Amino acid sequence: MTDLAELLDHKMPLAAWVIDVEQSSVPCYNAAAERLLTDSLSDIKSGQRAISGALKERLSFYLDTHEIGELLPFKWPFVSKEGAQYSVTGSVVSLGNGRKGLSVEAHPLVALEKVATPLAHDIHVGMLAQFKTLSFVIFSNSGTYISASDCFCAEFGDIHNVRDLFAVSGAANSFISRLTQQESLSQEIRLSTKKGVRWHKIEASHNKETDTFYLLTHDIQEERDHEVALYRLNNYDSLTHLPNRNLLYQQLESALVNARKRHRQFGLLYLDLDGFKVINDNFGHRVGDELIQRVAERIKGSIPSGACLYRLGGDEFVVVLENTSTIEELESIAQSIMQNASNTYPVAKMEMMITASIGIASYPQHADDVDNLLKNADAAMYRAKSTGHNMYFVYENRMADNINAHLTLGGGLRKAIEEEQFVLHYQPKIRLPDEAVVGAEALIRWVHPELGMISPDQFIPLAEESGLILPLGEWVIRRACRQLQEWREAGVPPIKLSVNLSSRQFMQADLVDMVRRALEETGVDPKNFELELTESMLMNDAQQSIEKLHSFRKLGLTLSIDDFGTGYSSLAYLKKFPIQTLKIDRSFIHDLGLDCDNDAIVKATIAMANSLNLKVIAEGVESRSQVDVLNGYECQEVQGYLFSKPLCSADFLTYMQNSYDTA
Ligand SMILES: Nc1nc2c(ncn2[C@@H]2O[C@@H]3COP(=O)(O)O[C@H]4[C@@H](O)[C@H](n5cnc6c(=O)[nH]c(N)nc65)O[C@@H]4COP(=O)(O)O[C@H]3[C@H]2O)c(=O)[nH]1
Repeated sequence: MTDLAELLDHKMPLAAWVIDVEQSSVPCYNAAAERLLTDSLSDIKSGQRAISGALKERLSFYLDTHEIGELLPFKWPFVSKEGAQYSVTGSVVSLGNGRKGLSVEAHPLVALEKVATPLAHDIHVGMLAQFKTLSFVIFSNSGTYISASDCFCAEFGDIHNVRDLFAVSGAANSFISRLTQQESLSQEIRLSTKKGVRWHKIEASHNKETDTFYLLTHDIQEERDHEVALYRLNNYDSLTHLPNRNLLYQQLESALVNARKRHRQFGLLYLDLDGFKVINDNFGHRVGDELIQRVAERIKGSIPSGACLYRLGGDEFVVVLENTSTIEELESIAQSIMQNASNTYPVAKMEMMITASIGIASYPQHADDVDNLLKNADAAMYRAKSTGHNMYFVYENRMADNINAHLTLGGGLRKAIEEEQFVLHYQPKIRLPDEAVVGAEALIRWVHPELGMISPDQFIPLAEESGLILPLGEWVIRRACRQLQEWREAGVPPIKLSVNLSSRQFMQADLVDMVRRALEETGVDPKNFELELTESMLMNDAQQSIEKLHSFRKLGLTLSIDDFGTGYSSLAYLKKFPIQTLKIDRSFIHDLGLDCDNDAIVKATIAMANSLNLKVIAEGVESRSQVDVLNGYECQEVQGYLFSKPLCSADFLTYMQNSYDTA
């Protein structure tokens, strides 16, 4: 058997055979073809492979109309007995003595199949050259070109030395030296073709007698491109092009192995953007997507070069820091991310702002496996989010309990809204100096079937994040209006009832209409209804806020700024907003009268608010001495445990009735 025959036999990936149409025989075929031919293309007749009469008739037509060397103008599909798919090509060849035959090749459609069984037929170089789509080259032991198939020349051009084939010269040398030591070699490698550098599968064999090399090449660039595309699809986020959760797990697993082996630490930051859902809901997904891209770039620019940023989906990101050893380093990176991320983003012709909440966990202090590290960093992030956004927290054990509670509450919140598991409690507002009850604040509570009464601090942030605050907020407004109606029907003198709005609710497009409908349906006089907003809500988009506040004012209700002193605290700026009341945050009231800075702040705030014609109410009043100080500063109203905790509807009615009796 010649080396070429052996090469064709063992290494040629294609099934190839020649048909002598006139004789109805298949005089030449390789092992791969033999397996296919057994199925259907031909039968053994008198020890010879033969084609059927019908096939002979069809092929004769093509032989008559095509010249030697011409490829048939079509390919035909072929499925083997095992279900392997092939695309079959044919070209007209000379069988000598002026006779024409067909050279046929079956190209596997899925993957290159290794030929297993050896072939007993001799195949000659001249015959091999007939296979029009077979790319092969023969070269000497020094690498000098000897001969090649047409297909090879068409693909690679003039090659004088086999080394010219290889895209990387080092790869050529190592390939040749390996081939001289081994008899045959199979490798996937990049070759320089006329179309540029492309991935190929090469099969080579070394004839030790003649010291020549045979090389079959098969272009697998398309398969490689598909593999790469598939890899990117599975492992990268298409919006930000950042690696995704799959790669995160892979890196964390390998970081863990390295850290264990070298007794090192590594850390991760779990980031979640604050209020991103609000932006998505209000400005649409296109704006949301653009913002996510800008934020991802910003975060990437804020982390050290060895760190890696992943997008988990939505507005969640993770940074893995393998070369960071201390918690302090992790904290300083979290700080720099927060600082950079919170600068404005020019998105869709707007200046957008967004902040991030970050949780930090480190191996081995906080967990010694990937799942728990991620879970604990997430718990710390949740803590940052529920504490007040734009913060970072380092994981502590007790956070795990909180996150469990968070998940349980989250799952139940939707159901709770459907089943109306909520009640409003009412905390009286007291006028100074006569201490008459002039109003109340409605405060929501969740009466959980298993956990009992849950305070709003525990579920309002969750409702905000999930968007459930919209139906919940509407329920509060409607319930508060109905309550005012019930008190009126019970003969209680009119008081002003206020409800809290959340920032997401404030951005709700039809909020003004919803409030108007609730007031109309219950017949509540708008002047007895008040909305409590926070400064940060108004500052998010000042112009839009001003318009919305004016719409509320047109309805006739009053507007109050809650938690005053904890946000921007710019009275001059607040003048732009049509508000009537300022509520001083209870953190300023707590140590009032104890001769601290807060006294001066509260006094100045009340004086300035009075000069701007704004009513001032102090919340969190717990002692008589605080009332005395506030009275001295001419504060108009107070609210706090000194007078009453928030009460259920029935208790509030009794409280009111008692207050009239004692007046
Ligand atoms: N230490 C102390 N605390 C006092 C005193 N007087 C009143 N408080 C508490 O201070 C909170 C006042 O409400 P807030 O600042 O608007 O803060 C509220 C408000 O931001 C939010 N919230 C409550 N109900 C609603 C609601 O219906 N919608 C929205 N969006 N948020 C609500 O939850 C927060 C917490 O509400 P609560 O737990 O009911 O807590 C209430 C009240 O119980 C006092 O003398 N000392």
